[in-house]
Amino acid sequence: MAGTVNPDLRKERENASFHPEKVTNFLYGGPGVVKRKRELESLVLNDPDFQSEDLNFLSREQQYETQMKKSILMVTKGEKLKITDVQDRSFYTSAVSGSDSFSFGLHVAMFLPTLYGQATQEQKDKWLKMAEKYAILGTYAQTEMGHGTFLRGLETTATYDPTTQEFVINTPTITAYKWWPGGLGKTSNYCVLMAQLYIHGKSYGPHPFMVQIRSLQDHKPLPGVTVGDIGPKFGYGSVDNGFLAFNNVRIPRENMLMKYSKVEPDGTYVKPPSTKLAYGTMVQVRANIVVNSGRVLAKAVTIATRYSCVRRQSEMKPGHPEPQVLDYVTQQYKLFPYLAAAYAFWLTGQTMMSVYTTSSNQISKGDISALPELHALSAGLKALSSWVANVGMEECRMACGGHGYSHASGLPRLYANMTPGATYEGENTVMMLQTARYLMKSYNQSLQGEKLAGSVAYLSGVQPVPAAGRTRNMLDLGVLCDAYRHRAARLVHEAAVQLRNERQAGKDQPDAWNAASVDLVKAAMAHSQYFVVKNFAERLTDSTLDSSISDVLTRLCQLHALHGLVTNSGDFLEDGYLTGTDVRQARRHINALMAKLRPDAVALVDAFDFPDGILNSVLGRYDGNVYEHLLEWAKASPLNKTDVHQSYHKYLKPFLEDNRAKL
Ligand SMILES: CCCCCCCCCCCCCCCCCC(=O)SCCNC(=O)CCNC(=O)[C@H](O)C(C)(C)COP(=O)(O)OP(=O)(O)OC[C@H]1O[C@@H](n2cnc3c(N)ncnc32)[C@H](O)[C@@H]1OP(=O)(O)O
Ligand SMILES: Cc1cc2nc3c(=O)[nH]c(=O)nc-3n(C[C@H](O)[C@H](O)[C@H](O)COP(=O)(O)OP(=O)(O)OC[C@H]3O[C@@H](n4cnc5c(N)ncnc54)[C@H](O)[C@@H]3O)c2cc1C
Repeated sequence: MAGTVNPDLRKERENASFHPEKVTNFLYGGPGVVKRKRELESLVLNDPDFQSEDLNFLSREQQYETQMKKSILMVTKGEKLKITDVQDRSFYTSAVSGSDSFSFGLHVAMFLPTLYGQATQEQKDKWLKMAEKYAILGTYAQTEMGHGTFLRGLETTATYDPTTQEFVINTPTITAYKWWPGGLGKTSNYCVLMAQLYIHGKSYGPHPFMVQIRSLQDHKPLPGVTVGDIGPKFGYGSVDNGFLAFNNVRIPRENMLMKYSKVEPDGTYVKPPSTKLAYGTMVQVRANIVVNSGRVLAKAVTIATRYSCVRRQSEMKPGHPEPQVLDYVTQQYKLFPYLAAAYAFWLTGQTMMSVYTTSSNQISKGDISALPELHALSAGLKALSSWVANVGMEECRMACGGHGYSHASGLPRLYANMTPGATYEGENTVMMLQTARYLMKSYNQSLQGEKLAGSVAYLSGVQPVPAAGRTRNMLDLGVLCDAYRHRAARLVHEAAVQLRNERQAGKDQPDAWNAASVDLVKAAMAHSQYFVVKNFAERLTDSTLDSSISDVLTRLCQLHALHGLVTNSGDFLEDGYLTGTDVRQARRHINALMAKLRPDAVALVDAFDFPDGILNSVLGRYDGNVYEHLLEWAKASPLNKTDVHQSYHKYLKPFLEDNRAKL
């Protein structure tokens, strides 16, 4: 990060009220972690072997090949350097992949976790070492052309044949083709396959099976297996999302992952403690998506904030120099709420992961009581965080004006690769409805006098609406948390009342659910937002926080809560909990907070500590030397390899000559 720094950015850093290093330590969990993170990043960023041409200039095939080469280097070098710790691996991996996925992303994110979570000890002994050492490569093949959301509707069949003690795998229809799994098209030779289990003609629902799909000798599809790439997508150009079909492919009985459900040799089915344990890997990835949403939003605001300090445009005062665009309050209003949201979701991601770790330890010891809460929380937070990240990234891109549209900004690629987070691993509306289902259940339990715990504990006690005319300090985080809590509890109550009314009007439960579903999603959203605001406020009570950083983080937390409140002011007003005066006060506080945050904006994004090599953005460079590097970047475009493109000779020249001849 050395070299001449753009004077505007230098001044921003000199004028900050705190040292970003302190916030970096807070965000990553201490100076030791930050030091290790930087060591691992520089191992990658200073290694010439990892340098490659900008993926934006490459065809899909070239992107696939480039990432494959890098991914293999990453694995082999990582082994040599003994990078085994989970956190170390994640720092190292993100330094290699930047805004893209690495070629074995699904192998690491879903195939291995499914083996850890769903395989018996014998099955782990058989496959785990090979998978961990990348001697086999796998993916998670669940979604089909016809069904992604509705898992019980999957059509791929695994029919048990007791005479040979095998499962026979079939793809009975076109819509049963597996469709989408990452790394399936060209890379994987194994997959965890989710298929409907049939024994003696009876269906037992979707179960996971370990299936080899390609030869370990020549990588050709095995007999009965049809596999390929699904073609170009909105993003993830380097990833071979694939299709897969089976025609009477036989696998041994032992290939069903049998930690929870079992099929005995004679075909006896042994039920799991909960059928939803087979969905465990998805819960883990949803928790990861919360972390990732905070991280990608942090990248986008880093780019847009730094660039907004370098970019000067228009005249604010006649005859004065053009201001930095970040001095326009409207620009601050575009970026600062997402800066605050990036911090909010960064911290939510940490809490989500710690809830996940505690609950999954409990579950793996046989206590599945934490499963419903874990599912509901991860589903809601996955949906909320990926939605906010989507909107925020696009806002950041537009806030960069024309240059935001160029791949040089790094923003289109970041967006294209992150936006499916709202779809994969559970489409967001569907996920919110899962959270709503848990909220309705919990609410009904509380009506019956049960004491609720965990994220829904607040539904137990009805919070009274404060007396009319009472003035409140809308900067008080306690007041803000109470307002969010009241709104969430009211919306849960109203959705429950609507459901009841629909039932009383004669609808059956599914129709009543469908009729109330807009309100149900709203309730789940309010519940998840309350969790995020409360979590942020709680993290600030850490007594070890230095006052210079607790001041600035408190401003961010206030801004996050107030911005959500003003954007959803209808809800808070309908609630009766807040008054029009409160909302007006909130709006004024937002302006004042933005003015206070303005001098700290660059330090706050610097604190995310993304090196240039990971940010991959000309606009977001640490040194702010945007313009010279924009020109350099454009010159590297393949269209600039020659002064006159070959299409001139083939098409343009005769066309122009013809036109001129006609004059
Ligand atoms: C080194 C590091 C590298 C790593 C990098 C990390 C970076 C992070 C980013 C990660 C990127 C990774 C790439 C991921 C790529 C995408 C992969 C996929 O999409 S894969 C494909 C992903 N595909 C999807 O996500 C599909 C989405 N669809 C589904 O999950 C389900 O079909 C469903 C939930 C919608 C319905 O299921 P259905 O069976 O019809 O169930 P009902 O509705 O009838 O409810 C019945 C009861 O079950 C309950 N329950 C339900 N689920 C769970 C659960 N998990 N648990 C517990 N409970 C659960 C439910 O609450 C209810 O309870 P109750 O009220 O009765 O008490
Ligand atoms: C980049 C990417 C990578 C992926 N990787 C993998 C992978 O590795 N492995 C894998 O198995 N899959 C993968 N998927 C598939 C992904 O998990 C599914 O696309 C996702 O679960 C959504 O399912 P769907 O496509 O069937 O959407 P649909 O369910 O068809 O959604 C269409 C619309 O219907 C609505 N809808 C559906 N059901 C309901 C309901 N019950 N109530 C209200 N509204 C509803 C949704 O809200 C949505 O608006 C990937 C997808 C993408 C885009």
